[in-house]
Amino acid sequence: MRVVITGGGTGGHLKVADALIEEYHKRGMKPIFIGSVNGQDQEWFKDDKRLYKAYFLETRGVVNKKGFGKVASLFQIFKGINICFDIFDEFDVKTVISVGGFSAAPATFTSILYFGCKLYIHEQNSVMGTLNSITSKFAKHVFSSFDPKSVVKDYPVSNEFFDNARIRDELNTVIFLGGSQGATAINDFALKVAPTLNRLGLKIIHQTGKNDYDRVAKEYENLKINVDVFPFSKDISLKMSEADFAVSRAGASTLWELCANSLPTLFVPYPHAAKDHQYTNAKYLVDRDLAYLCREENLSEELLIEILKKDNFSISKKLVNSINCDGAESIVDLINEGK
Ligand SMILES: CC(=O)N[C@H]1[C@@H](OP(=O)(O)OP(=O)(O)OC[C@H]2O[C@@H](n3ccc(=O)[nH]c3=O)[C@H](O)[C@@H]2O)O[C@H](CO)[C@@H](O)[C@@H]1O
Repeated sequence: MRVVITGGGTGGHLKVADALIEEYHKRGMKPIFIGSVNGQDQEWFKDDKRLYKAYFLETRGVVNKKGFGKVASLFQIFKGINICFDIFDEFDVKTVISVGGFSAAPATFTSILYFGCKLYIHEQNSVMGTLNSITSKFAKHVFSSFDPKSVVKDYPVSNEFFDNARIRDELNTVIFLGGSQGATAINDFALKVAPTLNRLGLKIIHQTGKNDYDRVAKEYENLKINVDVFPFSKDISLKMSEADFAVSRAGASTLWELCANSLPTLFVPYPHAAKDHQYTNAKYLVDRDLAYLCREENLSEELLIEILKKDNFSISKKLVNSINCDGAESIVDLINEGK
């Protein structure tokens, strides 16, 4: 009997899948991963030894497509469901955990149609994604850190973010984070404020995303500012822990990792996220005095400097209690007990 973990597309979904795979690995269990050939799924899990098997199906997003594109994407989901039925038969799959995103569609629908199979969903964001809104009625549990009714509220954040956490009592380093794909608006803002931060003696760490790396690195060279600039890092928890303040997109995994790390943050939500969920993700923390929030069109150097002068020590201390480190463990406990 095998557990299937499905979903992906971008780092936010995949990081949750990774935390759950790691939890099963600790228990000596090897789940099956079902993702997509599109998006970042293969980069994350293609040769992962913690998995019994990994399948990458021809799935793509449906929601942002029109006309023929939509029909073609739906057709691929139907083909994927057929493949999943065979996988479920072969490995006696009774449990599916969906972390959402377009990659999750075939295995999630199969879990609903397949006799005796239980579906669990982890919804990362404060507003439910389209696939999860359709399938959540069939789920035994929907785990969400933003929903007070969720049976597990702690986001499944990797232990390294807790291990490298520290209370920030002085300001030496600012980190700019754009989420798994990077964010041009944050890159441009970092370049704009870099001369001032440099003059104030502050060190800069900057994750640009793959596509914008060359441009940003060259701009820093032109500015003659020595910055730790990189496209993507597997050791992002170490980079976070070096910093005393973050300016970041408000993707859910990054947001809870920053909380786990006790790092005070100014969130700049991605304005085109579905149903503006990055704004509401960050607002959840702002309403609890745990973070700052600014729309990208209102960002200014004055605002950042004003925020850097605030009592961020208190925020860092309060963040310690914003999340516990056993999110993945609690989810897997509950699933293993069949609850
Ligand atoms: C544009 C968009 O719609 N983005 C969505 C996507 O964001 P995105 O994929 O950017 O997701 P998140 O910011 O939630 O997570 C990014 C993950 O990549 C990791 N990382 C990032 C940079 C790096 O150098 N190294 C590294 O390991 C982070 O630690 C984090 O775990 O999924 C999230 C979770 O559903 C959503 O909340 C976001 O709104």
